[in-house]
Amino acid sequence: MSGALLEVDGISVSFDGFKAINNLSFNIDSGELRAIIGPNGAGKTTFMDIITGKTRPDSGKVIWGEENVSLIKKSESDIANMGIGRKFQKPTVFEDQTTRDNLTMALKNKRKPWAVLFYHSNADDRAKVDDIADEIGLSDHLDRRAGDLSHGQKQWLEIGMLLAQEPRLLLVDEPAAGMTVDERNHTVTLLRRAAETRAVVVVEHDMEFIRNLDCKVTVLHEGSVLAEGSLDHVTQNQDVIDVYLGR
Ligand SMILES: Nc1ncnc2c1ncn2[C@@H]1O[C@H](COP(=O)(O)OP(=O)(O)OP(=O)(O)O)[C@@H](O)[C@H]1O
Repeated sequence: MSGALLEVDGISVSFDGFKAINNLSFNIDSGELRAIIGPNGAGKTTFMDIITGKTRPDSGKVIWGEENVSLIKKSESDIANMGIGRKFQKPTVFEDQTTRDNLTMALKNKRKPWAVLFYHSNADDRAKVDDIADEIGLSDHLDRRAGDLSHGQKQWLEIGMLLAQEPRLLLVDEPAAGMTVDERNHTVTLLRRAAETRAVVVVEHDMEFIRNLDCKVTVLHEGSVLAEGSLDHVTQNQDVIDVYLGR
């Protein structure tokens, strides 16, 4: 038995003979906020693809939850249903729907097509949508068309749509990209708040953003963990310095 929410143990995956992930091990606890950094091609995206079932590793284990369920043979939708949500870099909200409708449609248990088709929101769901809107800072934008929101607001809305699914682990890919400084600061607050009740893993290149997240950092390089610890700890590590300077 392990105390971790997610345990990745010795995974490897090759593409045409190139080892994108090389004997990688990684644990995350319930309610932990973690940043993953690493140079281009370090394997960050592939790592998330493996956790979410998009890519199958050639070897190694991915173990989930208190029941220690293996995720290796699970489909992407099974893994999502088991409580792992993923936010891709580009926001994919329903532009013609309002913020409220986007959040309402995303609520847990509304996923089956017929449930959405015959769905009439009840007071309970409306309260949930209000809570999420408050959490992501869009309470004043609930009746706006999602397509009219700023880039940052769309990103928050999509995070809100993932929160509506009540994940136990949220994977977030480069949230700061394309955001203004104010939007980035709000995103930091939002992710830190989200991590109070679930685990959140953030892949990001922006070091100022990572510093503000103020959490444990895992540095990936050539598909393995190069260093782990506070941002100050890893940025003082000589191996990390060499990799970032391209030595
Ligand atoms: N489907 C694939 N086929 C072939 N090679 C791939 C595939 N997916 C990833 N790779 C290679 O695996 C390596 C790791 O890629 P990955 O996208 O995981 O890195 P990353 O750390 O996310 O990089 P970035 O910061 O640039 O997004 C890269 O060299 C990439 O070219």
